This record gives sequence, structure tokens and C-alpha cells, in this order.
Amino acid sequence: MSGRQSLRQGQFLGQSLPCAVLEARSVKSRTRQIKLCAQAAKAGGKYDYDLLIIGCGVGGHGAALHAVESGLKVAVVEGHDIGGTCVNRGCVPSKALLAASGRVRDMKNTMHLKSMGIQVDNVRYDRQPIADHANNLAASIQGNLKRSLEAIGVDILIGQAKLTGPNTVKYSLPGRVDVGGTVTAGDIMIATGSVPFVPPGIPIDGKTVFTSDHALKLEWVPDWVAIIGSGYIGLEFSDVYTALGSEVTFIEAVDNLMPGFDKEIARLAQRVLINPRKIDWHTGVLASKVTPGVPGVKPVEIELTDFKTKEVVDKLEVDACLVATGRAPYTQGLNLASVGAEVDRRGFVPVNERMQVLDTKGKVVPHLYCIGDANGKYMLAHAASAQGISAVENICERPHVLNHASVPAACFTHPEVSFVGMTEEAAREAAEKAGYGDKVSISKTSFKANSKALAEGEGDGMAKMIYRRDTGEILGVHIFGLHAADLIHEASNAISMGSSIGDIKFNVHAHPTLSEVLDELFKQAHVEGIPDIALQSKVKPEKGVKREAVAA
Ligand SMILES: Cc1cc2nc3c(=O)[nH]c(=O)nc-3n(C[C@H](O)[C@H](O)[C@H](O)COP(=O)(O)OP(=O)(O)OC[C@H]3O[C@@H](n4cnc5c(N)ncnc54)[C@H](O)[C@@H]3O)c2cc1C
Ligand SMILES: NC(=O)c1ccc[n+]([C@@H]2O[C@H](COP(=O)([O-])OP(=O)(O)OC[C@H]3O[C@@H](n4cnc5c(N)ncnc54)[C@H](O)[C@@H]3O)[C@@H](O)[C@H]2O)c1
Repeated sequence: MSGRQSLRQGQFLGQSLPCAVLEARSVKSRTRQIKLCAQAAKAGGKYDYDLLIIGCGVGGHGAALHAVESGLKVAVVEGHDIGGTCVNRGCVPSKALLAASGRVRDMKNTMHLKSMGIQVDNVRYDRQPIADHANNLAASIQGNLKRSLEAIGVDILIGQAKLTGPNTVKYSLPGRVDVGGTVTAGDIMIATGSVPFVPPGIPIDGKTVFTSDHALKLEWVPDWVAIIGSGYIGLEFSDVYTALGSEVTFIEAVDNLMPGFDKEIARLAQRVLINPRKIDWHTGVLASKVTPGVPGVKPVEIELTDFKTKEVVDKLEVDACLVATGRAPYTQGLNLASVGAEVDRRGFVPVNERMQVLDTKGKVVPHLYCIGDANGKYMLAHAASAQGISAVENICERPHVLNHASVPAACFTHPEVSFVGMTEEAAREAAEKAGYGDKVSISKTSFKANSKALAEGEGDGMAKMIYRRDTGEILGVHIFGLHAADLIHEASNAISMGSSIGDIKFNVHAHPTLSEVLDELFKQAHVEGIPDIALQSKVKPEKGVKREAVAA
């Protein structure tokens, strides 16, 4: 296999390591890499592997690539499917459905198209090919991930793994006597991920009452679907379903929709993503009892209970019900007790900031790490992978702590929502506690003032930054609008690099681009001791001077 081929096959979550890793396996650079990780690679002969990773989702995969690059001998044990949730039942198929349904939405938006002089008649879609697009993409990326591991010499062991003591893991597959065994490793990393959390009283039949695992297969498009939970999964599926013609009813326990987001951004997002669409909602209620139906014959019945009074307040009859009420760590059966540890009351594996597992007394369990959804620090694919890389750094005695405040998040609705750092509410609360409450400032910019967004006919949107006006520290950035998921990285990189607003407000952005939304956001901030910049949108140009010249 050529380096180019392996690079193409291995690209995932920003890592294009296999090519680099193959190069690293040339004698010279491999020697250098092993030296880098000399402390960790001390297993030499004592154990089967330097590092054994339990679970090969995106977290385990990212860790394996980085560990090999660091010169470690690595194996993964995977109990179900390489790529885990993200590739098979999460990010990948959901984004494929969002891409296809998003096109349908765009092409059905005749008013929008007409405003740009385009006429499209009679837009239709076929459900099965859309479903196939998602399933095929997942299968293809799963294959790429597997090949990328094989190409760099990672052993893939098949089976459900459990710890049997320090440095030792046993794995087996129910019903398969030919699979399984016991392996030892200098370090072990738990990366077992999560599964849908289903509240009590909700039986899942997989047809009329289902989780994202089933919904992603798009076996049917119900006329009316209730979605329990208005978090990431609920919002993204409301986008898919309404684009494909369904009516949606949200059932949300908290008093407002999208409770996990900055309140102001959530309000704006609601005005664009929810109010104009065929969506209604019940907030402050729990779906306390759900009775599955029969498609086309008997509706699904949902009993709603007031979250505060616990009284039954309503009953709904819908065609289908998607349960999107969060995810639970998949950590049962790991036998943590064999190393003196146990999961917390929600099932997460307790870790310190270096991803080292803590025992029941809060002490580090030597040579045991846990990353990704299983530790509950930040249940996102790129966070899992970043934690895996961070853990490998620590295994290699290159101390590393991932700054979770710099990890961005995005919801891939049309338009998208993204953020990094704290919401305004959380930032103000933290600032009050820390004694700098009077120093918190906000800057905001609108997509309506951005030429590129207007050229696209996509002026709905805003960006908002929460910062300290005494130090210029960025506390949080939130974006709602076209390509928000791509735009957020300028802010997350700034936070990660410890850049203050003073460091970045004089940077130059190409015109006309959506990136100017963030450029303006930084320029609008008033930081003590840093000169304000006259903004295009605010400053009246002198006679004969072009606006661009004023901004420059
Ligand atoms: C519908 C949906 C959409 C999502 N979209 C996004 C998105 O757009 N962006 C984003 O960042 N995140 C998204 N996520 C979240 C993302 O999928 C997870 O955060 C990510 O997959 C976590 O990675 P992980 O490696 O920790 O665990 P997982 O991906 O869950 O992988 C864990 C693996 O471990 C295996 N395993 C478990 N126990 C054992 C055992 N005992 N022995 C051996 N193997 C075991 C499992 O079979 C699994 O393959 C989405 C999630 C869902 C459900
Ligand atoms: N684009 C992305 O990055 C993306 C997309 C999908 C999923 N994910 C990941 O998957 C995880 C799970 O997503 P999710 O949307 O299921 O969880 P979530 O935590 O984002 O939202 C769950 C929502 O359900 C509500 N809820 C919980 N129990 C309820 C009940 N009984 N009745 C009514 N409402 C209830 C909560 O108040 C909350 O608003 C997320 O935390 C995220 O990490 C990420």
C-alpha cells in the first residue's frame, strides 16, 4: 500500500496519521519515536502489548494511532463494531441524513430560491436511497478505520473485554468458543463509549418507539413524530424529519427548549429552527409513560407529567416517538473491582485530568486510563479522540492535560449552532464566584451584516462572545448561522492557545467570507488598554474614502 493510499484511508477526526506512521516505521524515525516513549515502552517482553485499548470507537482509534506513532506496541479489543457510536450509529450517519434532507429543504424553499432567480418545481425524494447514503457512508468509514489500524500494525482482537487484575484483560464473545483469550499490557485504556439512555416507563420497540440507533436507519418517515428531549439528537432529527415532511412535537423536561445552549442563542435558534417549521412543543414535562403503537394501525400513546408537580397533565397520540434523552456510559461488565475501582452512580468511570482511572479512595490506579463517553467529561467524538491522544502522552511520560474549555461543540441543523467555552449564564455565575463579575462583557455580531451570508441569502444568525474586558480573556463564543460548525474553530483555537482578544483583534480575514462574522466579533470587543478598532459597519467613511480602507 502506498503512503498516499494509506493517508486517504486513515483520515478521520483530523488525524491523517497512517501515512505519517508508515513513514515513522522506517528504521531511523522509528528509533526516534521509541526513544520519545522510552519510559512507556518498557513492557519489552514482560507484557503482550505496551498498550491495550478496550473499545475501538473514535476515542480508541485516535489513541491507537497516536500510540503507534509514539512507538508503542498496541492492540484494541472491540466487542461490536470498529468505529463505535460515531461511525456506525452517531456522527457519520446522522450527518449523511442531515446533508441529504438539508438539500431537500433547500430545494423546497421556493421563496428563497426565487429571490436568487431560481425556480425548482416538484422536488421529491426517495427514502431508501437517503437511508442507503447514511448506511453506506458508515460502512465505508468503518472499513477505512479498520484498514488504517491494520496498516500500522495494531492488533484487532474481537470480543467483549473485562479486567481481571492489574495489566490483564480477558476477552470473549458470547456463543463463539473460537474467539477470546487473556492478554497483558503495560498500560490499559478503557474506551467503551456509551449507549442511548432511555428513561423508565418507555419501552423501545425499535419501530414506533425508538432511539437514534433505529432512527438513523430511516426505515420510515412518520407523518407525526414526538421527540423526547430537545438536545443535540432531538434538534438534529427535528431538522431531518421536518425536511422530509414530518410534523414534530418536542417533549422537553426543562422549561425551555434547547436547555443546554446559551439562552440567547437558543431563543434565536428557536425562532429559525422551530417556530416557522411544523413543530410544536411541550416544555416542563416528562414523558412518564409511552405505549408503542403499530405503524398505520395504532398510534403511540404518550403520557405527559409536569416536571415540578409530578401530575399527569396531558396525553398525546402520535405515529412515532424518538427518545433522545441523553446517553449512558457503556461500562457494565468491565470488572473495575479487580483493580480496586468502581463506576460512579451514573455509571461513568472516574478519572483525573490526565485520564487516569481513580480507585474508590480517589487514588490513581496505576497504568489504567479511561477516555471518551465512558468517563463522561465531554460526550463528543473529537473530545474522545483528543482525550485518547492526551492519555497516550501521559503514558509516554510527556505530561499532558486537555483543556476541555477549548473543545468546540456543534449541532448540525440548518443553519448550524456551535459554541466553545461557557454560556453567558455560566460565565457570569463563575465570574461572580471568582470576584470579577463586573469585568464580564459581551460582544455580538449579526450574519445580516456579513456580505457573504447575504450573498447566500442566509442572513439569519448571530455570533456572541463572552469575555473579560480587563484581561481580554475569551470565556465563551457561540454562533448560530450558516456554517457555524466550521466557524467556531477560530475561537476554540484562540482559547486553546491562550490568546487574548488583544492578540487576535488585529488579524486580517479575507473578504467576503463568513469568517468576518468572527473578525467583527473580536474587533467589537472593548478590552482595557487595547485600542478599539473602527468597524466597517459602525464608521461612516470620510468623503472619497472607501469603506474597506476605513476598516483596514
Ligand atoms: C445520533 C448521534 C449523533 C452524534 N453526532 C455527533 C457529532 O456530530 N459530533 C460529535 O462530536 N459527536 C457526535 N455524537 C457523539 C459521539 O458519537 C460520541 O461522543 C463518540 O462516539 C464517543 O466515542 P467513544 O470512543 O468514547 O465511544 P464509542 O464511539 O461509543 O465507542 C466505544 C466502543 O467500545 C466498544 N465496547 C464497549 N464495551 C466494550 C468491551 N467491554 N469490550 C470491547 N469493546 C467494547 C463498543 O462496541 C464501541 O465500539 C453523536 C452521537 C449520536 C448518538
Ligand atoms: N452534533 C453533535 O455533536 C451531537 C449530535 C448528537 C448527539 N451528540 C452527543 O450525544 C449526546 C446525547 O444527545 P441527546 O440529544 O440524547 O442528549 P442531550 O443531553 O443533548 O439532550 C437531552 C435532552 O433531553 C431532555 N430530557 C431528559 N430526560 C427527559 C425526559 N424524561 N422527558 C423529557 N425530556 C427529557 C433533557 O432536558 C435534554 O434537553 C449529547 O450529549 C452529545 O454529546 C452530539
